[in-house]
Amino acid sequence: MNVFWDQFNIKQRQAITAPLEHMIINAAAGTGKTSTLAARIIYMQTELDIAPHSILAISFSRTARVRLLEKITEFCKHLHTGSPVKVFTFHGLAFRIIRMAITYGETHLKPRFEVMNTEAEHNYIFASYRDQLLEGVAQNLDRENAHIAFLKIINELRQGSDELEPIHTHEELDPQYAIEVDIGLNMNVTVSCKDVKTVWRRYERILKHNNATDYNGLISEAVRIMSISNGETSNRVRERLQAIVVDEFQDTSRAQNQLLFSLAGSDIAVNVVGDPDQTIYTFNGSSVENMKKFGNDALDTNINVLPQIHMVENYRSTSAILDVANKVRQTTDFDRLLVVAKELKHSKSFDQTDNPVRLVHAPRLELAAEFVAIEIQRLIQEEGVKEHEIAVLVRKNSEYAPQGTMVINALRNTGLLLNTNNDKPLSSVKEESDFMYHFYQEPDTYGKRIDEILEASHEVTLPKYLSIEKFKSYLIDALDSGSEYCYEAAELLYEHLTDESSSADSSGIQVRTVHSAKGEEYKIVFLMYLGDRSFPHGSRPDYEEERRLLYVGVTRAREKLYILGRPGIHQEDFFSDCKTSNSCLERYMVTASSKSIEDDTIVLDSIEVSLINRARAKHISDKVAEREELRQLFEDE
Ligand SMILES: Nc1ncnc2c1ncn2[C@@H]1O[C@H](COP(=O)(O)OP(=O)(O)OP(=O)(O)O)[C@@H](O)[C@H]1O
Repeated sequence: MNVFWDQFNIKQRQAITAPLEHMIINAAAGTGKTSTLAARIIYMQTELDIAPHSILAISFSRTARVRLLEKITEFCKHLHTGSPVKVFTFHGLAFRIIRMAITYGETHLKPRFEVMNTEAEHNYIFASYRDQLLEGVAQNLDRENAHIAFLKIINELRQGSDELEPIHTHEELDPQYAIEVDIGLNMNVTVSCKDVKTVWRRYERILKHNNATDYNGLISEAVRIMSISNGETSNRVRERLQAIVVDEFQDTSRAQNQLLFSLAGSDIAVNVVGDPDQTIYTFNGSSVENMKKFGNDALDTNINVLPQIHMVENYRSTSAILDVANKVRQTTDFDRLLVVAKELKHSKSFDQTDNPVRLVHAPRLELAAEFVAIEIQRLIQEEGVKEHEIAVLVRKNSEYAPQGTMVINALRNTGLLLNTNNDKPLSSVKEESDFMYHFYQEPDTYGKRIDEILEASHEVTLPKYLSIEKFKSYLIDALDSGSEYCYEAAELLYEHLTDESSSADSSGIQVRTVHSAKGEEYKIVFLMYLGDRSFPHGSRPDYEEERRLLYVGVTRAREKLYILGRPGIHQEDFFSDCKTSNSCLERYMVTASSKSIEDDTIVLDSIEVSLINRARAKHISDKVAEREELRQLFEDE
């Protein structure tokens, strides 16, 4: 047993073996937050005698949930003791609380209530109500803009922010102020709180009429339910609970933080771990204030707050990668630099001194994508790297910023094995999941055991697109992930349907956004596309958030990091910011499709300024190479 704890460093051990009190671990990227949290959960069970069902873990996304459970399971196997615990996302937890409150008559929502997750769903339901919602308010605004503005304000007020505590219902809003909100496309509009109050009241009424809530409304309603004094739901939820642990705490909103402490009440210990430098969802309400105010928020409870624990020893990346991370990291109130952990072990073939971070200046996105494809091919063929060890992380993949799509297309041309969401027939998967979600929630099935349904699966009427085999495989998956009853499967599926990060499947080359790669690590990372409007993204970027996103991207790499882009001119120059003494600058200006003489001339011109180009396309026309040799000959003379 002792040997097991010995694998952790002093700070990690301090966190793992702390007494059962409130604790905040403020730890930088790759310092072992997930491992420490998993070990802490096992320690609570084995040394502090806390039953697994008395520990509740909360993680930020479904992927993070899977990672935490994997780590716990790995440690349990190693120790031959301890068990996995329930891990929820905040929204999944709120969903469960509301479900319970329905049983006790402590919410206006009824069984099978709808949660509007997407903007499309939202617009669909509200299109017919818009006039009613906006009647007589903000007459100076176009109706479409007014609609966006009011809903955005209501959302932001419920989430809370660094400056403002959450406001959960229209009744709490003071009508004497005005609020300014950014509604996109460089437009800010100001509306009076009196109007917000009116629209919000109508909005609540419409939702109630439809037996629906929206995504953030889930949290607000759960906070309200947990605050009912001596409420049956809160008593039931807190029953037997002794500890709540939270991963990725830096990305919780003020409202989620409120839910956390209302859940904890006065005598349940809260242990949180987070990295303020990785706060990347402020647009969605995450507030780093939660980390700063942890001690304060815990003051009203009967439990002591332990001194904050800091971790900076990084077990993931090489010093060259950490140099870049430390350079791009902005100074926050939590000042610290990442250091390489002494015990860091890399693969046998890896030589640290020979592996600087490669900054590849590709003037256009297409060139960057081409470089990535060619270099990946080389890594696999010449260095024996496996496809699943490589990730291409893009800032954005949309119609206007098709960074992922370009890389995927370039990679497809090489015939390499890919792992992207785009590779899955998303619509049919969504259709099936939606069916299962509603099936689990049917009044007749909701309280039933999944294994009973499995046995009688031939009796279930299925839609055309879902075969009996597939239906059974959904049920088996639900059983495998720890659900016993249909309502538990519904909760898990709900998290799955609302999770924007991609699946935890780790085969093939990963092409994903930096946001969705949070918490993950890869041997080799290509990060792109740095440059004006691209990364930092948009015409009026939130530079601090973008910089944190860059930091998250950089710190996903273990052994090799390629950063692709071009120097910024009109915006902060993230590309040049990545230069360190341990990074090498290259230019990639050769396109493999440059075949005509005219193009060759352009290519030659670019080679003139090219510094290194190790990954040059094999199929660049021989003519270009010949002419380059000739030109160099002349130069030498
Ligand atoms: N004491 C340790 N000794 C050796 N390896 C460790 C130790 N602690 C953590 N690691 C390894 O370091 C890597 C990073 O750990 P982990 O993913 O838990 O970090 P993290 O702090 O959650 O990272 P991030 O915030 O960047 O997602 C993992 O590969 C993990 O196995």
